Amino acid sequence: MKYEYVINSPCKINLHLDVHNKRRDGYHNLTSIFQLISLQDRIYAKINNTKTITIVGDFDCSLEDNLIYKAGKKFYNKLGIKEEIDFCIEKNTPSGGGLGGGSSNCAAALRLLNTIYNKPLSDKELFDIALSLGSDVPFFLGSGTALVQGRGEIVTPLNTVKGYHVLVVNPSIHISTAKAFSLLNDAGVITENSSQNLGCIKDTYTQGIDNFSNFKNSFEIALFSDYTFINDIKTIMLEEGAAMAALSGSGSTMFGLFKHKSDSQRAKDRLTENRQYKIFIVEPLEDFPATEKIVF
Ligand SMILES: C[C@](O)(CO)[C@H](O)COP(=O)(O)OP(=O)(O)OC[C@H]1O[C@@H](n2ccc(N)nc2=O)[C@H](O)[C@@H]1O
Ligand SMILES: Nc1ncnc2c1ncn2[C@@H]1O[C@H](COP(=O)(O)OP(=O)(O)OP(=O)(O)O)[C@@H](O)[C@H]1O
Repeated sequence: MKYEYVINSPCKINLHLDVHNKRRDGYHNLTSIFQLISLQDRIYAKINNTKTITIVGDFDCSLEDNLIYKAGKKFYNKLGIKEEIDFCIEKNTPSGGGLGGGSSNCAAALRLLNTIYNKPLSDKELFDIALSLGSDVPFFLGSGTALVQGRGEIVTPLNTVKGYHVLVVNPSIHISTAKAFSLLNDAGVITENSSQNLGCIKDTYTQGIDNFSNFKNSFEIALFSDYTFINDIKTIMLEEGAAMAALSGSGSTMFGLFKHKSDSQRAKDRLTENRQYKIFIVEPLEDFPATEKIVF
């Protein structure tokens, strides 16, 4: 099939992720720094005449549960027109690994549809659809680096720190986000949502993140004893010269930031000994890529 449009759908790492109180709506407040990375899926699309949304791709969920499908449904519903789109996804990112791959696909589909139809929905309307589909989705409608607060709905752009290579290691272990949050509550690692804590993180970031000592991931502390890979992978990354190594989101993917690509390559070589691990060396991205029209 010939597709007419394509958009890249990059995933994210959480440079910092501090989980606070559980809210009345059941979600937790967060203070997090999200960074887009060049590990990305590719979403192809073309308008059809079958009054449906179809998706071709390698997914572990049903069509109706696919966040791309849900995004399409809400978009067409808001426009008040019949659905008419075929999607094909080249999936390069590991699913369910704390990299927000599904959330990114969801936002990419919204961006793509809004471009195809000449921007009928405002930024606010896209944002509302995004938040209704997942806490991480609004971030993927914005810039490459952001301070993310609330349950994910308060997104403040930050400058992207340059000069690091990102080693991403997915150990092929699925940790459900809801389960990770409940383990975190059991472990008692919830911190106060204070302006002092926030100021500290903002200062660390804006003054140059060569000093990562204030950055952490609350899930890492909660999951540490049950999942030994966290310590194993982290140790190897730090031994090979990573400036920082941490869990992304609620896991199970780990990442390391390296000043020198050769160091990240050495860490990769050592970690490759474990055949279960999917390993990538990628770069931080400053912006979400735009939709492209495919020229034949
Ligand atoms: C932990 C992170 O990966 C950090 O990037 C995200 O906040 C998770 O975001 P997400 O995957 O988009 O999560 P959602 O699909 O909105 O929620 C899945 C489940 O995670 C829990 N959840 C999620 C986000 C949040 N701020 N508080 C929560 O308690 C809730 O139990 C929720 O039912
Ligand atoms: N387009 C999609 N791509 C991948 N997974 C999807 C998609 N739509 C729905 N899902 C479902 O969402 C689950 C989680 O996938 P995802 O890659 O977003 O996890 P994650 O990186 O842990 O997300 P987060 O960090 O947002 O919690 C998958 O196992 C899959 O069943």
